[in-house]
Amino acid sequence: MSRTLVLVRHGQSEWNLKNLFTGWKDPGLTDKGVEEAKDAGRRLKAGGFSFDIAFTSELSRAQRTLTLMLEELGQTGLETIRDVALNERDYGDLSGLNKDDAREKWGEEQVHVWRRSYDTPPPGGESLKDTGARVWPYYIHDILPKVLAGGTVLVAAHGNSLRALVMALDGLTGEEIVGQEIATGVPIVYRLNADSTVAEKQVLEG
Ligand SMILES: O=C(O)[C@@H](CO)OP(=O)(O)O
Repeated sequence: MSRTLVLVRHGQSEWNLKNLFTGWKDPGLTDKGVEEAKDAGRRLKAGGFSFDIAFTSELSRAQRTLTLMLEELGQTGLETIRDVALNERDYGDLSGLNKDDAREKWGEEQVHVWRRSYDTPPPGGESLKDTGARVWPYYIHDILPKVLAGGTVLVAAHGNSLRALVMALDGLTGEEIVGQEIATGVPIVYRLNADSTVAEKQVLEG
């Protein structure tokens, strides 16, 4: 019984590099992002991982990251399910703006609250709570059953959709999640108990 869930945030995107709020916009990976994705795949391969199914978002940076990981793993034909539920948090009116320009306009603290707080949405966008309200049910109904059936499941998604998932899996509070960052291309491995609680968590850092 593997009951293993592996979460990977996409590699660096063009807009990560340009320091722009991205959300549901769809930039591709940078060369560095491609390398991060391949590296994540190599690390998983070195760890002996072989996946039964993969899940990703409707955004190309996560899909490409998944493809590159699967190439490294020798699993290019793996069954993959794409769903909008795993998309990045919608950044609303901030999408496409430069993060430093936003700090100048609205102040450091306000921008930090929009970026990292649990329940304050950016103007016209989703809070982490809103994001969790679509990520968590999707996890429960679509991803978790594959894990509990004994599978090894790979999820390639985004900084904030994964923060929402990690918050629930790790049992973090709205205050604790503020300090939680998800690094690009670093696999987070959860082994689950039969009752779906977390038995073990391991971060595969380089
Ligand atoms: O711009 C975004 O969509 C996200 C992830 O890159 O940024 P932040 O770090 O502000 O959550």
